[in-house]
Amino acid sequence: MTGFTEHSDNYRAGFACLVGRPNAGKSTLTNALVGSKVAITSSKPQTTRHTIRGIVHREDSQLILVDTPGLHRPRTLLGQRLNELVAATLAEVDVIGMCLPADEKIGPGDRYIAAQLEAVPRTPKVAIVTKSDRVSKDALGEALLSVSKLMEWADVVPVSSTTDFQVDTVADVLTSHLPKSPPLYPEGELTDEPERIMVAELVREAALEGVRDELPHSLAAVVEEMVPREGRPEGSPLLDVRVNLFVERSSQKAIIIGRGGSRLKDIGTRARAGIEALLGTRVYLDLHVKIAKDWQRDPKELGRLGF
Ligand SMILES: Nc1nc2c(ncn2[C@@H]2O[C@H](COP(=O)(O)OP(=O)(O)OP(=O)(O)O)[C@@H](O)[C@H]2O)c(=O)[nH]1
Repeated sequence: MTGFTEHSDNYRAGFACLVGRPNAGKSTLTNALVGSKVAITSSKPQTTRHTIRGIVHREDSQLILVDTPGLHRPRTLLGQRLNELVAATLAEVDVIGMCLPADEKIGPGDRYIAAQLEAVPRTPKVAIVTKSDRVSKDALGEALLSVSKLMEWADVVPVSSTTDFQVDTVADVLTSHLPKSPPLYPEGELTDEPERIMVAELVREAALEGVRDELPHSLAAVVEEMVPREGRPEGSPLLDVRVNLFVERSSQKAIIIGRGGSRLKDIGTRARAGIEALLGTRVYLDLHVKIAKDWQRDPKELGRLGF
C-alpha cells in the first residue's frame, strides 16, 4: 500500500469526536489541533458538514477527528431513529471530547449533550474547557470544578486554541484513549465513511418499512455520491445524494419500486426528510434499485457494498 509510513508496535490510531454546544470552540480547537500537521483536506467544496474534520498525524499516532452529524438537531422527523443513529455513531468513536467554554456557565445545552453522552457508557469522555485565555486563573479553577461535576469524565483538560495553551496536551490526552493500531489512513486520504453509512442506513430503513418480513436481509443501500450542487444561490445549498438499493431478485426489485414507482417515491420522500435532518441541508435524493445476485454470500460483493 502506498502512502502508509513505517510504524512502531506502540502506534495508536483511532477516532475522536468533538462535541459541544454551538460556539463552544470546537472548530477553532479542531483547526489548532490539526494545524500545520494537517494530513487531509477535502477535495470537495462546502465541507463544513463533512464527517472527517482532520487527522492529527504524529510519529506514534494518528488521531482522526470526526463530526457527529445530527447531534444538535433532535426533535425532527425520524427523531428517535436519528437519536439512535447519533448514539450508534458516538459509540463507534474511541474517545469523545466535550468542549465547554471556561467563560460561560454550564447551561441546558451542555446538560442535553451530556445526557446524550451518558447513552454511550463505554466510550471515554474527556472534558475540554476551552477559551481558558478569557478568564483569570481563579475563574478557570472554578470552571474546571463545575465541569468535573457535570458527569463522569476520563480526563478534564483546560485549553486555549487561540493562544496555543495546552493544545498539544489535548492531543496527548485524546490519543491516550485510542487503541493500539496501525495507521488507518494514508497521508492525503479523505473519506467521509461514517456520514455515508448513516445516510445509507436511513435509506435502507425507509425502504424496509412495511416490507421487513418480505425482504429481511436481502436489501443493501450504498451511497454512490454526495456532492453539493453547483451554481446554487448563496445561502441555499443543495446536496445531490445518489444511493443504490441492492436486492437479490427481480421480484424484490418490483416490491421496492411498487406500482408505477409509487413505493420508491415514498421511500425517497421519507429517506430525504431523514437525511436533511441529519445533515442540516436540503437534499436532492436520487434512488436506484439494482439487482446484485446472492450478494450476501459473495465476500467481494459484500466489500463493494461496504459490509
Ligand atoms: N479567546 C478565545 N476565543 C476562542 C477560543 N476558541 C474559540 N474561540 C472563539 O469562540 C467563537 C466560537 O468558536 P468556534 O470554534 O466557531 O465554535 P464551535 O463550537 O465550532 O461553534 P459551532 O460551529 O457553532 O458549533 C469564535 O469566535 C472563536 O474565535 C479560544 O481558545 N480563545
